[in-house]
Amino acid sequence: MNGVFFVSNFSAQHLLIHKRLVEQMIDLAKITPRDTVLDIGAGTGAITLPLAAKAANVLAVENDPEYVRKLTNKLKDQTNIRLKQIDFLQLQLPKDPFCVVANIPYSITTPIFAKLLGRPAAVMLQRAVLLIEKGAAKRFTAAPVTDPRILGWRMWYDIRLVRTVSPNHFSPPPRVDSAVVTVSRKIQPAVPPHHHERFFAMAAYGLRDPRLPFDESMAGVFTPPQLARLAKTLKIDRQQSVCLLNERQWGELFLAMLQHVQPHRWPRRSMRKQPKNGRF
Ligand SMILES: C[S@@+](CC[C@H](N)C(=O)[O-])C[C@H]1O[C@@H](n2cnc3c(N)ncnc32)[C@H](O)[C@@H]1O
Repeated sequence: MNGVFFVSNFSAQHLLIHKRLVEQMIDLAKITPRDTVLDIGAGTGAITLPLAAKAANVLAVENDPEYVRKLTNKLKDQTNIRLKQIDFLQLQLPKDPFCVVANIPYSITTPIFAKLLGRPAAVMLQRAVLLIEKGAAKRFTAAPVTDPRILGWRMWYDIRLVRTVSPNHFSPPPRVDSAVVTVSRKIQPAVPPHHHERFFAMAAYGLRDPRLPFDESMAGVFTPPQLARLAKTLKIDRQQSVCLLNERQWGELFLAMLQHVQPHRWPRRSMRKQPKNGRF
């Protein structure tokens, strides 16, 4: 390993030591003096302090008391940074629109995304630039989308993998490659945000086996003539795997369900795994 000491660090305290990367992340987030910005896992302030120079307000969240103590000392002359010692997953998010720029704790990547992107009608996230594990970045941006939760995020947010970041940008270096991802709220989503729960229920049902042909996957919701008409409207082959639908096609399918299918046939969100044959 060329003498580099790689650390698997349980609380994910891999601090950023590359100033240029911090600047690049803040530039990508297009932070303006009107923005409220969250730094999730502020550590010793590698992102917090440069962010405060661009934003109206920064809310820095950190759960390690030792880092909070160190950062509090650094923030003495800062008037636009609020530092909160709390587990981010317990934080009440701002009610007004906000952005995020952060090098997040990788161990809670999916819960962080779910908190930020999973309730688009209630959570006013506008843009985020996040440093995350490269494997997660690839999963969240992959096509086709086979995971209903990721599809749910991508109906309301564009998620892009911008660049890979090698372990030597951190101290101590993590074992894995990282990536910068940008997240931006869609201006004209295919489905209004207040339908998120209902959309997710349909996506979870439709993607219970992502390789199923479109026809078979949706047979519990639409009648055969409706499926034939939908395949024409969506310009798809009825035999193609349902996971090949793009976000726009999923949106059209959902709106068609609201308009033409009796509510008792709409899939319900279930905590139990859907049965293999998809009937419910
Ligand atoms: C990858 S480090 C980033 C630190 C700093 N932002 C930087 O870039 O140098 C992640 C930080 O998140 C903190 N952290 C871990 N779990 C957390 C949680 N549940 N809530 C808030 N902070 C957390 C860790 O203590 C650590 O400081």
